[in-house]
Amino acid sequence: MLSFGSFSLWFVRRPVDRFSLCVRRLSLPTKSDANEAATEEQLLGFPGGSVELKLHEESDGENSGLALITMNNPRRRNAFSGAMMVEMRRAVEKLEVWKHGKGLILHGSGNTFCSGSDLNAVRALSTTKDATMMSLYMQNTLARLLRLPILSVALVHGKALGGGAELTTACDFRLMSPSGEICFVHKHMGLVPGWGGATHLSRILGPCTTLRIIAGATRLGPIGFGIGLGRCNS
Ligand SMILES: CCCC(=O)SCCNC(=O)CCNC(=O)[C@H](O)C(C)(C)COP(=O)(O)OP(=O)(O)OC[C@H]1O[C@@H](n2cnc3c(N)ncnc32)[C@H](O)[C@@H]1OP(=O)(O)O
Repeated sequence: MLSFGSFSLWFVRRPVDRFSLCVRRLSLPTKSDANEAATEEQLLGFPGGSVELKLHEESDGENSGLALITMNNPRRRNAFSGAMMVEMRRAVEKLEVWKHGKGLILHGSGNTFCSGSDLNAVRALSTTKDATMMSLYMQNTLARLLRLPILSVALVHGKALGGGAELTTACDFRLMSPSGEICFVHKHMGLVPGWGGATHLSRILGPCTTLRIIAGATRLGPIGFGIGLGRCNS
């Protein structure tokens, strides 16, 4: 595991649009809230693993203001179960209102960042309606992760595949260990990125490089990282 100390310098508070967050939280329940609740109920039918959020409060010393999200499903290489999707949303919601937040590190337990969506859940949610609801739910979560008023880093230790690759694009920075690899493997399954990763990647690398990487399911290891997606730390 890479040390957190060297990251702490990066975390300077970003201007916060807390007003819009408050407006959203004060508004009355809408039809889309009801849809979200139904989606979560359905996703919770696919248990396994966990997403753990640890907050270092201001009095915690040198890591204060730093949050750590651990994707934890090592038996399945940190594949995202439905329950983990809901837990990730809860973690993002907590970070949206965390007053002392400065920075966030997203990482996976064991030797994998994240192997994407749990393929058992993907198979079970394969009707157009179910797949759309799962994709929209995760698009919303990843967009909100990216918009957090704190700086975020994806620590890519091991593979980040499919939805895992998409998750790395929802952070402000990507830092890769020598074993790291990011690959949008979706095309092998006849899919396009469903969690918003193509949009986020295009923002980072531009549309042409993004198309090349996604259409080619290109493996991006530390050596090929010079394209501007992130940095490698040995
Ligand atoms: C919009 C979202 C789109 C998506 O994310 S679709 C998912 C895309 N991801 C993939 O296709 C990754 C599939 N997995 C792999 O390629 C490999 O398992 C991987 C991550 C390179 C690891 O390889 P190894 O270290 O050799 O481990 P392994 O293959 O023996 O796997 C260990 C156990 O983990 C399981 N696993 C890995 N990735 C999974 C996944 N995404 N969903 C569900 N189960 C998954 C795998 O089946 C195996 O289970 P078991 O031990 O045989 O019971």
